[in-house]
Amino acid sequence: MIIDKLFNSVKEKGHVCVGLDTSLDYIPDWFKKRYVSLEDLIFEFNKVIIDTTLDISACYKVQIAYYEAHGINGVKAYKKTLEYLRSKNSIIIADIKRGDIADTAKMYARAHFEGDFESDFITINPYMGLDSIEPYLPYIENKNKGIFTLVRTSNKGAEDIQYIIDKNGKRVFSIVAEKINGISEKYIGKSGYSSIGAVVGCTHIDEGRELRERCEKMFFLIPGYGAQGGTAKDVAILLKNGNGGIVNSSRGILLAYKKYENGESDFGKYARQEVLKMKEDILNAVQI
Ligand SMILES: O=C(O)c1cc(=O)[nH]c(=O)n1[C@@H]1O[C@H](COP(=O)(O)O)[C@@H](O)[C@H]1O
Repeated sequence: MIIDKLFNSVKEKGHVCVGLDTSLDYIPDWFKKRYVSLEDLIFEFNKVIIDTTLDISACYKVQIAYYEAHGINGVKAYKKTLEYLRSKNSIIIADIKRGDIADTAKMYARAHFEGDFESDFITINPYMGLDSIEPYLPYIENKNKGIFTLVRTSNKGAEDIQYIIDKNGKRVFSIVAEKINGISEKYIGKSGYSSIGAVVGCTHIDEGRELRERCEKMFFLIPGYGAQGGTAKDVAILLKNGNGGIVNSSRGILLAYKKYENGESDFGKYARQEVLKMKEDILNAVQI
């Protein structure tokens, strides 16, 4: 199962998931001048980041909005980025946060688990209901694919809906976790984890503790590290025996070069430094 590949990748390379949220604003001017087409510019920037971080990153999360925003040329850069990652045998999480139902969801599954935009995992928003998950299950069962479903997100607004308490005193995110956990149990790999994982931000420690205990076999995609304020100590709570989760950082890695004088001249080197720092930071926190 694909989750076993991710588990082994974490074991071998550490917990870092590089977020390719490639905004044009993040690309240094000298690099922009080298490319005429937007497709080449975005892809070549990503290629530098991938080449300099590949051996120390568990996987890559490509946030589709940053590509869709540029229309057809952005989407071509998205496709090229996925193809390049695949050629390097790297694990791809397509951050598409889809959440529709029935035949529409089947089309999303086909769009992102096959063909031009094929990826290994996709992010799903389950708040429309469990029938929004079902169309992805055949791919998980038969095609070595996986999903990460939003459970407890990292943003401030998570509290607006995910924290609403039902008549039994349970919070919405907790109910969602329970339901997804139930489905996930049918798709457990050799690693002991399910190919249905959960997105759990590292910005709220107490809820993290509860979720880690209750969703024992769910692998966590953990956003919120770095730019959003989450620390390695917060992340460690969401891991289990040193594995069980990947930690995403997007701006923290792509913009690492800004912390250094003339850093833009070698943005790949600083991205690598940041990944190494993050990887060690998390490994140290896990060992405490
Ligand atoms: O699903 C996600 O990846 C996600 C969930 C969440 O709760 N919070 C969150 O920030 N994300 C994504 O994680 C990335 C965070 O980026 P940085 O804050 O720049 O590291 C973005 O691509 C967000 O869309």
